[in-house]
Amino acid sequence: MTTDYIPSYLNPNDLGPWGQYLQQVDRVAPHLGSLSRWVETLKRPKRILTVDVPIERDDGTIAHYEGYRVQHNLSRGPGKGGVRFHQDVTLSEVMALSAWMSVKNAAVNVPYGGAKGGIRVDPATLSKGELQRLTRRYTSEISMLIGPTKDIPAPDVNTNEQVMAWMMDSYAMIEGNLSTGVVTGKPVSLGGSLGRREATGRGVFVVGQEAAARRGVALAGARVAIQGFGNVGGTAATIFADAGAKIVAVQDHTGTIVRDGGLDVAQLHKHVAEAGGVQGFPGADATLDRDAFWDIESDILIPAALERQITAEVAARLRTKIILEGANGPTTPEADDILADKDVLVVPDVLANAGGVTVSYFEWVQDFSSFFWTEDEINARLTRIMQSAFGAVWDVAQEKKVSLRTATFIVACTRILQAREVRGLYP
Ligand SMILES: NC(=O)C1=CN([C@@H]2O[C@H](COP(=O)(O)OP(=O)(O)OC[C@H]3O[C@@H](n4cnc5c(N)ncnc54)[C@H](O)[C@@H]3O)[C@@H](O)[C@H]2O)C=CC1
Ligand SMILES: O=C(O)CCC(=O)C(=O)O
Repeated sequence: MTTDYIPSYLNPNDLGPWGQYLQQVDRVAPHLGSLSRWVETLKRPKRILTVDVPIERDDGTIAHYEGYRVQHNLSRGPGKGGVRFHQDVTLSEVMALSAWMSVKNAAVNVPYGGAKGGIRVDPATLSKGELQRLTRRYTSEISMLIGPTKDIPAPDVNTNEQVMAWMMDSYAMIEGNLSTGVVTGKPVSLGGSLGRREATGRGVFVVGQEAAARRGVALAGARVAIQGFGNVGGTAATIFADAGAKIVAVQDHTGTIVRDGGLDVAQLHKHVAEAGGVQGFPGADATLDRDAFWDIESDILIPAALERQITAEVAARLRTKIILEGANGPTTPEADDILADKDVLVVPDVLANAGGVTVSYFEWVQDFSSFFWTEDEINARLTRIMQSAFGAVWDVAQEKKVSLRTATFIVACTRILQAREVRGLYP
């Protein structure tokens, strides 16, 4: 049984990304058999913390930012999920991102629940010193929730290895010991894992290979369009180009560039490092209006930026065969239906971008054992896990005649709710 429970702290007229997640849960509920009596668990985050994060700016003024950490579900293990710094972060968004982490972690069967954090801030407006003070104050404000066996943050949009190092250090100062396992995505010099930086993009590529093989698309010469050229999109571009694909279009927050014969990805990385974005790349044929990105014909489209980019209107226009969701939540449920009608194969976020958290899991295991693996070992294990998760989801999708998204939710929510059921409720 599901209910229409709306938390009192959200706007009932616009639930935002959380509403998108709830619609996805509604689609899986009929497939959960006797576990469906627990489905309400998935619709209520276990724990939400909103914090005020004050910092002293370089000019001596005091600025306040709103921060969150949401633990959606802890049935299968400690919370796990990244921290986002972005001017559009909202509680609804962090709730949805935490729930997608629960589903993702269960889909690839790593022993974690789902959590996510964020601060509503445009980090481009802060100096490096201000960013460090913001990160440290935020870590202090959420320190009662996090810990190596409680909840383990990691990078997400606009956070990186340096931010993770500051988080780890702040937590170590509070705890009085070196707790490398409190965050993942750390620098390798501080207990980070080889391969974590590239892991999400690499995982997108692995599921891309699987999807392309099933759709009869050859990767050599395939036309690939990518939205977002950061950690996920930038790495995916490199790996797809190395496999012979043509990266025909890239869009980021600065602009949209195209080259029909394929962009030189290595040169584009250099340009982005210097210019801060793809706009102005001399190796492009043309620069397009933002909205024209969706009209570019491709074999594979990789949204790797933010949520709710592929709306119903965009889905109707798209000319592609396969969508690999590097970003979290890029496709609305209405768009999902249109894409299904158009026979576009969508590999959902909770599967396609699970490579990052999978190598975060490897990092956490390595930190606990203080024994570090080679990059080849890490990439081989990552590939095995992603291939096996894709195969299991594919089989469920075929058997139940549902989308890969619903199939992933079936696999994952079954694992979450089985754990919930067997643990029981009463103290
Ligand atoms: N970093 C990770 O390991 C993981 C990230 N993700 C998801 O992947 C997505 C991207 O994350 P990262 O690459 O880590 O972030 P990032 O901060 O490294 O890069 C974000 C990219 O998105 C672009 N972007 C921002 N706003 C845009 C807009 N309005 N239109 C077009 N492009 C825009 C930026 O210019 C940048 O290229 C997010 O949805 C994130 O949640 C998912 C799994 C793991
Ligand atoms: O590496 C992790 O722990 C989580 C990464 C993340 O935030 C995500 O998969 O969306």
